[in-house]
Amino acid sequence: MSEWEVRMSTSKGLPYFFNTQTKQSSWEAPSGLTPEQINQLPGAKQYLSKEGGGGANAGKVRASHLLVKHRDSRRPSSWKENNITRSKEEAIDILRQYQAEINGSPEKFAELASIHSDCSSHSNGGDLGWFSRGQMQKPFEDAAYGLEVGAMSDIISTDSGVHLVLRTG
Ligand SMILES: O=C(N[C@H](Cc1nc2ccccc2[nH]1)C(=O)O)c1cc2ccccc2s1
Repeated sequence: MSEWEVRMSTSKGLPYFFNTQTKQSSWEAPSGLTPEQINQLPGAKQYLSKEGGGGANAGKVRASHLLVKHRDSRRPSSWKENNITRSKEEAIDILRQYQAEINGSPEKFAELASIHSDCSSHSNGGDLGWFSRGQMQKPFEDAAYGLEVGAMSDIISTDSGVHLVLRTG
């Protein structure tokens, strides 16, 4: 038990378990450890607790998103398209296709967000960084805070358009 610790995968933005003796790593907590034991592991407070532990990101979450804007969006233009005229229904249909292609893969999510997202965060695979409650539009905040790390939302709608959200921290 003492040889295990929790680390953060920078490529996936997800915590993982590392055995300092065997050098083995695993996304899943080592079997045989109780939740209490897991929470005592080095790195657990910082990386495992639901909202960023007691560190600088306490109470914050990290998320990426794929945004498809439509003609009723607050700002119906983006890096991709100067004047966005698709309807909200068309935007939802488009996002459903991306959702199916992503099929739960964080890597695929980042790839499609970088190509298709109507948000300037596309250049960083859709990553919005860490944020606290009160910073993002409420439907987006509620979706992000309602997800476990590594989980994706269904399609949500804000004044900016329709989104898929991936919680990464
Ligand atoms: O509001 C932004 N971009 C808007 C679109 C948009 N609207 C959003 C609403 C909620 C969460 C993210 C959102 N992105 C735009 O480009 O018209 C942000 C871009 C970025 C980029 C990096 C980090 C945070 C942000 S927030």
